[in-house]
Order: sequence, then structure tokens, then C-alpha cells
Amino acid sequence: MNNTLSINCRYQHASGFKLDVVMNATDTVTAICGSSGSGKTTLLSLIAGLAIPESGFICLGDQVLVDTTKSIFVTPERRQIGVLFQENRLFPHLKVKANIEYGNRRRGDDQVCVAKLIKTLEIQHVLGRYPGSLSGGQQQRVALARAIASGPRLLLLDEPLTAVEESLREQISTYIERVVEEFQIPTLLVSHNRLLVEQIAQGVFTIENGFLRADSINSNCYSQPCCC
Ligand SMILES: Nc1ncnc2c1ncn2[C@@H]1O[C@H](COP(=O)(O)OP(=O)(O)OP(=O)(O)O)[C@@H](O)[C@H]1O
Repeated sequence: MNNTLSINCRYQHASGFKLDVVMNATDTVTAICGSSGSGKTTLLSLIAGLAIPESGFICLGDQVLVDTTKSIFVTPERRQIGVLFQENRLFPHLKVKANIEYGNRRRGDDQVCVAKLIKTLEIQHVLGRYPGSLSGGQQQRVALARAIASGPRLLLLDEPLTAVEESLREQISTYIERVVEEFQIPTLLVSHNRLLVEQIAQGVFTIENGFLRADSINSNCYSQPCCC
């Protein structure tokens, strides 16, 4: 399946901040680097459908998610995009199993095997517990499971290590690497953590003051100096 992410769009936030992005991501994992306030989260919000561009298009493979010239806007729940935010956003009133099942509620051929997902992330022993009783690292692993359980065509990781305590970051990086590789999910990663970027990304794009021009063919190799 063609999962190239093609973006050519402009957006203006109520604060006056402007985003101008032209990019083509074909690598399995592409990292977006940039200083604080450069627009990384805003870009992920546009891709997820949580913000609407003023003009332009966003395509995932053959599917047009947004095209302002044709008034096309696919709503977030129909985009088949999984998102993992800095803070895990798990449902506190649902046990771990129900949180994951929520992610897995869509029926279809592209459903992932939840048992395999649970095994890969080693969360079998916490399925009957509430998120509030778990460690930060366990919560982030469950949130990752929920994001992947729906069988997304694209996974967006927004600073997935920021809320995790320092001593657990390497461990969580390894779990992220494992699932992305095992389930072969095209991923866009925003992270200041150089280790995670080097561990999982094949390409690195740089955004500066809301401006990004990048193509996987010309992207930095992760072995070269990275801006993160
Ligand atoms: N809630 C908000 N209130 C005011 N301005 C905002 C808000 N959210 C975003 N912005 C504006 O949008 C710009 C981009 O924000 P964004 O969160 O996308 O940056 P970022 O690169 O993800 O930053 P960080 O690395 O600090 O998370 C900010 O510089 C700011 O001007």
C-alpha cells in the first residue's frame, strides 16, 4: 500500500503564528525536528484533522485528507491516523483492556492483532488495572497500544518521552522501536530526544518558524548531525 504523506499547505493560528509546509515523507519513520514554538505540534494537528489549513492539501497515499480547492476535509475519526501525545490521555475510568479495546473498536481487514500488540509491549499483567494505578512508563506503553490497536495507516508520535521519567526513556524508546518495526506502521515522530530519533527514524526534516520544505529523497540521514 502507498503510504506516502504529501503535504502542501498553509495555516494561521489565532495567535498570528503562520505555518507553511511542503513535504513528502516516504520513509517508514520520519522525524520532525525544530526549536520550541517552531510549529511541530501544529503540523501534527493538521495531519490528524484537529486543525484546518487555510489553503492547500494533505494526502496519505491515494487518499486526499484535505484539499481546500475542492472543499475536502476528512474528519479525524475517518483518517485512520493513530496519535500518541506527550501525556498519555488514557480514559481514567476504563481498565487497561477496555482502553485498548476502545482503540480496536473499528472492524475491518486492517485490524491489528491485539494479542500480539499486548505481548510486544509486555502489558499482559496490567490489563485488569486502571491507568491511575500504573507507572508513567506503563501508561505510555498502554497509550501506544491503544493508538496502534485501530490499525492506523499513519502513527503520529508527539514528544512521546517528555512525560516519562528520565530513567525510563531508553526503555520506552525500545518499545516504540519494537512496535513500529513489528507492525510496519508509517510514523511521523516529533521528539527532542536524540536517542529516539537516531534509534527509529530513517529521515529527519527540520521546521523553522513554521516553515518546512522537505522531501524524503533529500532528507538528512540520521547518522548525520541532527538538530534535535
Ligand atoms: N495555545 C496557544 N496559545 C497561543 N499561541 C499558540 C498556542 N498554541 C500554539 N501557539 C502558537 O503556535 C506556535 C507553534 O506552536 P507549536 O505548539 O506547534 O510549536 P512546537 O514546535 O510543537 O513547540 P514545542 O516544541 O515547545 O512543543 C507557537 O510559537 C505559538 O505562537
